[in-house]
Amino acid sequence: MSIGSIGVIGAGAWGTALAQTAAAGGEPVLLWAREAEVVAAVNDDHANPLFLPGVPLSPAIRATGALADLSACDALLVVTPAQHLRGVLAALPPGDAPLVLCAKGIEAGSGRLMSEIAADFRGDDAIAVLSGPTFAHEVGAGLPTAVTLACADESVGAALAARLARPGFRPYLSTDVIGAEIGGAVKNVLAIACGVVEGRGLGQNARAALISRGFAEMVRFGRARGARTETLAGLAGLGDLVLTCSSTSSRNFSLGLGLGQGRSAADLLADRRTVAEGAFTAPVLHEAAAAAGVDMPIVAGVCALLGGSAAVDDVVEALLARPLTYEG
Ligand SMILES: NC(=O)C1=CN([C@@H]2O[C@H](COP(=O)(O)OP(=O)(O)OC[C@H]3O[C@@H](n4cnc5c(N)ncnc54)[C@H](O)[C@@H]3O)[C@@H](O)[C@H]2O)C=CC1
Ligand SMILES: O=C(CO)COP(=O)(O)O
Repeated sequence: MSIGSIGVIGAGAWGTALAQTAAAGGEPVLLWAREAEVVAAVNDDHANPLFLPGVPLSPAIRATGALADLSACDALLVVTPAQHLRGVLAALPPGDAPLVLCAKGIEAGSGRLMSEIAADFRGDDAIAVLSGPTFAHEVGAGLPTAVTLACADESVGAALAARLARPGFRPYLSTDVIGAEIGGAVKNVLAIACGVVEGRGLGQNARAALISRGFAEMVRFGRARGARTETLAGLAGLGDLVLTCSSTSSRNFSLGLGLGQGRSAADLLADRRTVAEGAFTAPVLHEAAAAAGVDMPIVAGVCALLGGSAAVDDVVEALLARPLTYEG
């Protein structure tokens, strides 16, 4: 199987950076943007100042506002925020091009992972997940980046990896679709927690403890949903956790920073154009964990902070006062 033309659905920071990567060899890429001003800026100025400022885009990227235009593409990278995935897939004309799911989140209400939503529109062998430590502005600038590319069908996964790989963009293959997406969804919530630690001035020991114990929560939840530990310990889990738990370039970390400084979630989330997925994922992850009998105290703490039902110091005190136990 060989994949030529690529369509990208969603022209936020990440969709635009992925379009830029896919077009790096001069191959045409069609980018669907929801905003007419983004379509115009990409086509007229080869730029997306709204979502990925400062990155001159390849002229091989053409933008469209019509999802139907993507019908002829060999593969579609789906890069809308998680809560909009279902709506966008439902609006796509029917087809069998593989879907590469790039959003990091869990659907509110249904508790479904992205691949579980996509299963309503494609067979398992045409669903892939691309995830890992990937700040869009760094990928847009061509800085070295590695990702997990997971697909149950190894030949489809290999064809996608061959098409998307660049000297500075290195996909590692996996067949663990669920593991790749749980890593990305859970790390966003943990990045909020690490931002709180920073904002409240709790120190670097606390942040390292939170990354380790947060990773333990990710593994417990992932295994309950059928993920492999090795996937969660890889780029899509631990790799992305380390990235977003240590940088204000992360929107989720920055949201936590504000919470730690005493601002309310409502204030911090008001009028945002960009997405902090962890804020949507936290409550649904908390519910899903409870339903599966998985203990996720850090995730529960983030939920309480986002919902305004607890203060930072109370959440920290409660986490530290948990009964002493074995690490493993
Ligand atoms: N920005 C990054 O560095 C990375 C982002 N991601 C993930 O990619 C996904 C997209 O994030 P970004 O590109 O950063 O978004 P963004 O925050 O840059 O932009 C928001 C996006 O949401 C879209 N949007 C808003 N309302 C919508 C609706 N009703 N229907 C469809 N789309 C709508 C906008 O058109 C825009 O594309 C998220 O799940 C994020 O976690 C993954 C890796 C890196
Ligand atoms: O997922 C990301 C990097 O891998 C981007 O993180 P934020 O959404 O927190 O900015």
